[in-house]
Amino acid sequence: MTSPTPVVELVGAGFAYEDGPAVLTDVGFAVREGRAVALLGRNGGGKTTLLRLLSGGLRCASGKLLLDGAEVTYDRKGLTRLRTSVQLVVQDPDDQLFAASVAQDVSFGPMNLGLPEDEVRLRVTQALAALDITALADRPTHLLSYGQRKRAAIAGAVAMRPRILIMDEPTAGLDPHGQERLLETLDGLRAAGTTVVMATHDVDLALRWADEAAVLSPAGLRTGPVAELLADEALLDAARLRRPWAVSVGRLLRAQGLLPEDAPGPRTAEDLDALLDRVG
Ligand SMILES: Nc1ncnc2c1ncn2[C@@H]1O[C@H](COP(=O)(O)OP(=O)(O)OP(=O)(O)O)[C@@H](O)[C@H]1O
Repeated sequence: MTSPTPVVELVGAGFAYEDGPAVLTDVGFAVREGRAVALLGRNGGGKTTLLRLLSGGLRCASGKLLLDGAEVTYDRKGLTRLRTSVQLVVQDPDDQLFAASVAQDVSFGPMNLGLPEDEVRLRVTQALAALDITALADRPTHLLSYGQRKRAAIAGAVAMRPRILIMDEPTAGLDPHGQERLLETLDGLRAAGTTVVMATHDVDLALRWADEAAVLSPAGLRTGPVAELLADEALLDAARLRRPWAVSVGRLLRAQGLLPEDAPGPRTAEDLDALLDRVG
């Protein structure tokens, strides 16, 4: 059973960069165990800022961050506790990778936790396998392709065995095959119990992959079932998001009487195929 207490939660969170305007005001955002959450919103809307607040890289100017219901303290002990539960993979892998080889980079977090050498080695082996980059273990990170660097950066977070893996636009810059491979990897991590939060501009991907959406617009953050939020035209407009193709197709099918008014629409191409097979 999933715990009713969120693993991490921002309560009434506000934030502004130095001398800048407010980026986030009175934001509430709860991440519960087992979910796949897509964070969407316009450029400059505050997605990265929100993810950094959630993972402790930035500190709320107002409001608070809770971990398992208790307020996070930003001292060494509090941040270590947070980071063993919540890991952020930043958008640009070059901001995250710095060690000479992939394996060294991936081992950095677990080593910093002071884990025994055997445990570090095991975690690195498993993280490299989960990201399908075992063959790259000894490669210098600067010689990797962009997609490989992305996977190496994610492996570094996975090696920390977080309960919540947060990723900032993980599919940006990946080719379609790379995107599919990443989604398969995320399926594997989720099956093993990891909660995943992903910022993305890709509404089709969000509808297909997530079960919950969090949409940032000038009116604030709205959270809810992904299919409901991404069919809300006013919200899509406010957040400058396009309507997912599957939502348009669902409407068309309803208008043609091929789908009952109250039936859920397709979310993926496979859903659509199955639906069309059924209606003959
Ligand atoms: N380090 C910083 N110093 C000052 N302002 C910043 C900094 N980082 C972001 N901002 C500003 O904060 C606002 C929110 O930026 P943020 O990166 O959180 O948005 P985003 O939704 O992730 O955008 P994008 O979709 O373009 O990645 C923007 O106006 C941005 O210019």
